Amino acid sequence: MTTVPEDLAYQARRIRRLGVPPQTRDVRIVHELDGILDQVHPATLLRTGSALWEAWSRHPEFTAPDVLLGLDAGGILPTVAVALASDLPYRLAWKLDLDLPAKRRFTEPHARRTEVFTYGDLAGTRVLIVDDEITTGNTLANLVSVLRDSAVEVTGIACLIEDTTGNARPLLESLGVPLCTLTRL
Ligand SMILES: O=P(O)(O)OC[C@H]1O[C@H](OP(=O)(O)OP(=O)(O)O)[C@H](O)[C@@H]1O
Repeated sequence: MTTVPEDLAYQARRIRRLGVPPQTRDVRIVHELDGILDQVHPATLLRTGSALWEAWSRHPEFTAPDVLLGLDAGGILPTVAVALASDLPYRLAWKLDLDLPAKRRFTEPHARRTEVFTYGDLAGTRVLIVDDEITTGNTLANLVSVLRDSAVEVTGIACLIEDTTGNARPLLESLGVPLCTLTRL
């Protein structure tokens, strides 16, 4: 049977093989990229949640969270899967500024990721952030900042895929936030 990280790595390699530059304006291809990750089987997703929770539990800087916080949209399913594995409650953080002109979305793919907000009051709780993929780390660094301003303790970030070309790890280390990922590209 394919192990969970191999399965994820396979999906990631398929995306890479498509070789779509970030500045592409071909909406059809971008939709194809989104579709590949949507095709992950539910059973794989559940095993992935278990693997990610196990990885975080074994992390040298592990702290038990009170609640999981998943980032929309790609982080929602992994968050539910980790919640099932850990028996922890979860909340979701939503990205704002999704209405940039189409041209900017393709030429500046990260431009809309500067603002996030969360539903519910998490003040005084220990939170583990869960997301599907991390590249530059800017999205989650902003989220960490918003949470800290609201007196939330961020215990760490658990993420399925880390694109190491984006240098997210040093950024998050500089903020003192442990990063736990299953697969690196
Ligand atoms: O590390 P960064 O460079 O900040 O990028 C990481 C973010 O990019 C993806 O979200 P995206 O908005 O592309 O897609 P999604 O809405 O489908 O999750 C991913 O889910 C992360 O939240």
